[in-house]
Amino acid sequence: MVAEVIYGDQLAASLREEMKEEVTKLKASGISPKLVVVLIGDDPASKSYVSGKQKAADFIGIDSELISLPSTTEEKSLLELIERLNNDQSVHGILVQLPLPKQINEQAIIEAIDPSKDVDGFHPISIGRMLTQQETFLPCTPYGIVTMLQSKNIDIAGKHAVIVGRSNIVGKPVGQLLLNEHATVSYCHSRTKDLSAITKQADILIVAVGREKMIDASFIKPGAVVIDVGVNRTNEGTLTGDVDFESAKAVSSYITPVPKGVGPMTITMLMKNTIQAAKAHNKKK
Ligand SMILES: Nc1nc(=O)c2c([nH]1)NC[C@@H]1CN(c3ccc(C(=O)N[C@@H](CCC(=O)O)C(=O)O)cc3)C=[N+]21
Repeated sequence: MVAEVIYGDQLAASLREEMKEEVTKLKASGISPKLVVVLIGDDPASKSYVSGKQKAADFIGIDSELISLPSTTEEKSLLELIERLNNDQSVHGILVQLPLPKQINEQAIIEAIDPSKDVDGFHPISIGRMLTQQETFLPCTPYGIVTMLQSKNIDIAGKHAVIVGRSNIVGKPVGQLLLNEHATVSYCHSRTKDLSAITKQADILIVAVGREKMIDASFIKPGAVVIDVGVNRTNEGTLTGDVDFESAKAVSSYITPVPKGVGPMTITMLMKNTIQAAKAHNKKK
């Protein structure tokens, strides 16, 4: 079997077209969605993701403001900035680019963001709402992954989804979202014994570890769906995933590439959440 490639960039482009139309209508009714992105320091990878977000926002017609602060910024001043943005009625979404420099407690920052503006879906209230299936902002990467599966009409209910990786921003929540879609979910991580014995049981295999080519055909059941969330920068400066694409493609039924896979969908779902935030904000008034 040779897999069909799920191109996240193509799906992202069509969703962005739809969102552009929606934002045009919202603006005509007096709602102008606005996202503020806070970037601390000058890590080149973070800068590149942030510019991707700005580009998507510009295309859709979402106002996006970038606040860049030096890497020496203290936690207190960042908390003050968040407080100001929480109170600014023109701002619908707030995203603080992670990771943060070591003098700043990441969890304290995430918890300072008003849950009604938490378009990353990282606040404990957002996570709790997701867990209990209440309306909330879904974390962008997991949301993008589920949207990619649905775009290909891939059944999730009753399927065995195996997640490799247990980060708070990808591994854990993507398992939860798939559980909400009635998958049977297993989590694997660095302490897992006999990893390939478990990944080989996966109907849907999600890999979010951050280790280049750690998964090849020998970890995959023939016909499985393989979603690669890895974002690894090679020595040559190119971007590569956690999955050995050519090897895995030869045995799977669907596979996502890196780049042009999950990454562009993450950004797209951030835009979707920002529009959702703007609509909810206006209902409240
Ligand atoms: N608060 C916060 N929210 C995030 O959502 C967040 C974050 N911090 N910190 C970093 C990670 C990483 N991330 C990516 C988004 C898009 C691509 C993406 O679009 N990648 C392109 C290629 C881009 C390139 O070549 O640099 C692709 O895969 O085709 C990748 C990675 C969001 N993150």
